[in-house]
Amino acid sequence: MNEPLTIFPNTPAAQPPPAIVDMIGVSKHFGAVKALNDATLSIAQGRMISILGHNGAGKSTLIRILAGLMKPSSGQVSVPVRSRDSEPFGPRQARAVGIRCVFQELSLCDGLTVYENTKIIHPKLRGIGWQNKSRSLIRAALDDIFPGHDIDANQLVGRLSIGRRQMVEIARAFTVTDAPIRLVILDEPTSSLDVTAADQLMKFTRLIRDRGMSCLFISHRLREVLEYTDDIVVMQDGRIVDNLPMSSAVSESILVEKMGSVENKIPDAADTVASDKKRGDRVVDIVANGASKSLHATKGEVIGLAGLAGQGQRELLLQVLAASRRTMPGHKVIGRASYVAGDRQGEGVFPLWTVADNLSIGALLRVSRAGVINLSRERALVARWCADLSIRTPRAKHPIRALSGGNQQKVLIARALADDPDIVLFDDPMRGVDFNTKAELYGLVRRMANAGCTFLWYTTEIAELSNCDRVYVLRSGMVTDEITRDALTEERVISASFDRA
Ligand SMILES: Nc1ncnc2c1ncn2[C@@H]1O[C@H](COP(=O)(O)OP(=O)(O)OP(=O)(O)O)[C@@H](O)[C@H]1O
Repeated sequence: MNEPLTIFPNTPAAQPPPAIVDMIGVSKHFGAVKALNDATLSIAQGRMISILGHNGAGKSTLIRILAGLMKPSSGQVSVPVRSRDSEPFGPRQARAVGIRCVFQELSLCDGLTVYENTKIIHPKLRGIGWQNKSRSLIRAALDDIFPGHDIDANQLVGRLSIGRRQMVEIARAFTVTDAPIRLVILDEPTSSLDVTAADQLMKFTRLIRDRGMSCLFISHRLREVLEYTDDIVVMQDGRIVDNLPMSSAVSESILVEKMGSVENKIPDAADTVASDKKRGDRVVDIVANGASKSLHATKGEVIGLAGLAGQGQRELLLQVLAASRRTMPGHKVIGRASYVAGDRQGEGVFPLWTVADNLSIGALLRVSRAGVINLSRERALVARWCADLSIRTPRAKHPIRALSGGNQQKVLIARALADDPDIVLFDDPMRGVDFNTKAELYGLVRRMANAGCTFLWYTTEIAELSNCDRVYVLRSGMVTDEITRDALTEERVISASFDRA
């Protein structure tokens, strides 16, 4: 580990160190929407804090205010570590205090390299040789956090997979030139990371916590929350409803209950078990290629695609999509396929459109006659899917950009399912989707599969594979293992991902 990560002013041992940032009675309104309501929170030094809550609970709003990027409508934010500073709290002061933020919607510039993107957040990095300094900074941070990564600092960010982009963005937040780091805020940092990278990151956060830095993170993965955090802040409908220290008494079910408000519809185990009755012919058949095993899926099967991120899973899904529309050698795909993108900003949402337009575009033929959209049918379709997937939107014609990240993702899933496809191609679609809705979606997938729909489902969350009938593990674009549901273990997936099978 490189030493520059721990640049802290020394505090006398006798006194407890001052809080990094305090928020008192903070509210934020967007028109009639109360995104944050009377929130009070103090972030102490050397703590790992997680923020939990359903989609739209106000988590991103809270962290934007803590990072000085959004002005509260009322209430106060102060930084006791710089109590003599008279400047009002904003992005400049947040940076000077040492607050860094990594958002759900990644902010790297596609047209710049990894090291150029690093330079952007370090204005002091200039003059002769800035390129080399910037390369060294980002390489060191990547090596510290994700040892064994294969990211080249000279690569164009636009050429990196979403998982690698997320790694770069996280590593960049931990690079230091002038300002110290006291608090790193991570909004769903593991949502696009494979199991290895997610594990490396969580272990790294523990390490920096031990060195006095704080980390605040949002996650819908309760397992990592329980394993790695000191304090758990629970939000509901814009309010902080609980702030509890981690203890052995805190369990997954307690947290689910505390997040409350959304009815907990976790499907029965029986619901998630495949019904063999509807099983039929092969609808996807990809013949073996080189050392790769062949891949197939029958009608009504839920097939998982696993492996480290960027091992050809996305490409495979896109090949199946292409083969459902035209003849492709080595590929047989029977039926209409629809695709749910994992990179929702890059290839998912139409940002200037409304929620309704983003959703119904997937099922235009269903809601139109003779080329004319029947508006009442469209309204009914949108209302049905918003209710089924608990999409929180003030109205159907609301701009999609004003929805929370998880709710935007649910619109994309609804778009793909609304057209009643024969084959659904999931490219890690649960990114940002809250715990309750995920459980509802797992049940929906199984019901659709039992009715004959086939799923090819790439996921970076190993626990999610238990919803699948069979799992293919991919490495370097090749299928390295095929695992049936009853033989599925995390060890076997990891082993096949690393060529240790
Ligand atoms: N710029 C905006 N304009 C209008 N409404 C907004 C805006 N940003 C957020 N909201 C609304 O504020 C509420 C809280 O959103 P926020 O993004 O903070 O939720 P979240 O808890 O982070 O959700 P998720 O888990 O889905 O990311 C939501 O109802 C959202 O639609």
